[in-house]
Amino acid sequence: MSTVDVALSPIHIESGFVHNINEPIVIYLTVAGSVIPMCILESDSIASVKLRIQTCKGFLVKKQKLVFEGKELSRNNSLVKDYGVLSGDILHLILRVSNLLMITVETAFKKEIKFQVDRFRNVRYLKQKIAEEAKGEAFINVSDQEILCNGEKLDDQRLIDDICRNRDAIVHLTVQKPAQVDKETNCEKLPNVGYQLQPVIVNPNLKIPPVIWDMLDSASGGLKMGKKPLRSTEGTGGAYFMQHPLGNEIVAVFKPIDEEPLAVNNPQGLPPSTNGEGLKGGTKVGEGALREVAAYILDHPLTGPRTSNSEAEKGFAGVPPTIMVKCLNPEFNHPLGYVGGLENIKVGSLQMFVKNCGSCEDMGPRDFPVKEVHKITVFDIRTANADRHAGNILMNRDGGRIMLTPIDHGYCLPENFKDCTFDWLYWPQAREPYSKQVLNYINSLDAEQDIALLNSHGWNLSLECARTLRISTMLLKKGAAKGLSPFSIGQIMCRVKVNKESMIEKMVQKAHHSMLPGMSEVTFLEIISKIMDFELENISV
Ligand SMILES: Nc1ncnc2c1ncn2[C@@H]1O[C@H](COP(=O)(O)OP(=O)(O)OP(=O)(O)O)[C@@H](O)[C@H]1O
Repeated sequence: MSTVDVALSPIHIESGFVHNINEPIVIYLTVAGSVIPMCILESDSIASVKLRIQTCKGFLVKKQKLVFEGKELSRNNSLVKDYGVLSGDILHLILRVSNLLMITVETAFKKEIKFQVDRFRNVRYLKQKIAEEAKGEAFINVSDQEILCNGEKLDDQRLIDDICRNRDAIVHLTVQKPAQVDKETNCEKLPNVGYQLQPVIVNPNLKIPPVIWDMLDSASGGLKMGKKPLRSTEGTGGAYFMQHPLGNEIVAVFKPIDEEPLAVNNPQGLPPSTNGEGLKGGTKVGEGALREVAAYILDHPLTGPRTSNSEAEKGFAGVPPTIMVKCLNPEFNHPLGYVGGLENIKVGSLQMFVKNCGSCEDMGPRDFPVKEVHKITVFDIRTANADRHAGNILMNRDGGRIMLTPIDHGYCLPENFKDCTFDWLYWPQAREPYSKQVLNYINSLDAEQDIALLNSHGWNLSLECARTLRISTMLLKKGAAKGLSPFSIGQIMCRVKVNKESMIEKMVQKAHHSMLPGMSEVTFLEIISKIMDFELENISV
């Protein structure tokens, strides 16, 4: 660094020391069990640190998640110093590894074909790919193919992931014409693994909707048939894909509470939380599954909260059906060993698997229909979602139309608004006004009814979480009634910089300062309502 650089760089004077935030500092990155020292500047943004990691280590920026002292460094435009990272500190790097595997197929004629296959496709799908790729070869028909891996003949239903013990390895397969086999003696023996999957029922008066029973039946049937839960390579917590009894599709995603980020049995190696707080401010470790289930319960259909007549109806935002379950299986993370007893039973959320062609992270937002984006904005504002990044919105195509499905709601309804983040804020659709239909839906929302509904399902919201739901619903309703776009309302809830409070946080603080000892929650909400009206006056439509 030249003298001129030093003269121009910002300085902090603390107790006589001149602290230059443009001096390099060394931090340590832990990733997959190894520690990598790295030179950065305190004045670097999180985005530029991620870019450095990409340049030095080859991990794509959008696949990186950085965690420091139990908190995710999620705001890319904030600076390293804003998060309080100092020289010698340890940052945990979590990689969101793709589910795609490179497969190398070696044919009987020594021809090699390489292609990428989703690890959750089965061998039959692989045969179809080979038939497409190897036109003109003798094994063009799927039925003519026999695939061997390390000398073992692979059953059509077998998952690619199951074959690839070493998760990111290139797999060599041999394709040959099938020998005549005696079907009687060639039956596959089912592996003898323990299985058990049951819903957690807290209120026997509430009926489990048929759509959830179907999911439970399929996932439980899969376990009985020896189809192993497959741990997702993505995500900061343990998430397991539960297979259909035929092993040809995924039916649900199970997230055990003891494997959540910062929980004791987290399989990603994140150190356990020291104060019980989760990865996002205002959440607790071990409550992610409750929040996942709450998200489904609160996602009312357009006609209003589900009743016994409308229990199968899809929610307005389309949160996949989710329920709390108990499950026993050796494939889950059991660091203390697996004996198949009560101590190995895991409790967590089971969510219906939604077929998709990727997430919103995989393409620019331009072509997303306004209606699809708006339904998610309503849900996120209402629940003050602290984890709405584009990777948590699955994408699908119905004909030419793009459909969006929101997932991963383990950080909704936090106790405060500190970590609210909405990736959609910067999408063009968020600047469009809500339609009449959406406005009617927003108008029908009732936070008190929602709190009572969660209570009936066994989640007695803490005063702070209930307050979040009340204030968020209030803001959504007032903002929408005033004709504000999702962008204008969302902006009130999100911090622009990590250390700069959002408008909603300032409103809450102001209301706290106006409170006198002994005043009730109702009075607090009346005060907030008045402050909100005043602040919204100054926001133009
Ligand atoms: N209901 C679902 N249907 C289809 N895929 C799902 C569903 N829920 C989760 N997934 C997929 O499972 C994987 C792990 O999910 P999880 O939500 O834990 O990951 P994540 O979004 O990467 O998490 P995090 O934001 O904590 O890093 C992701 O690839 C996600 O797309």
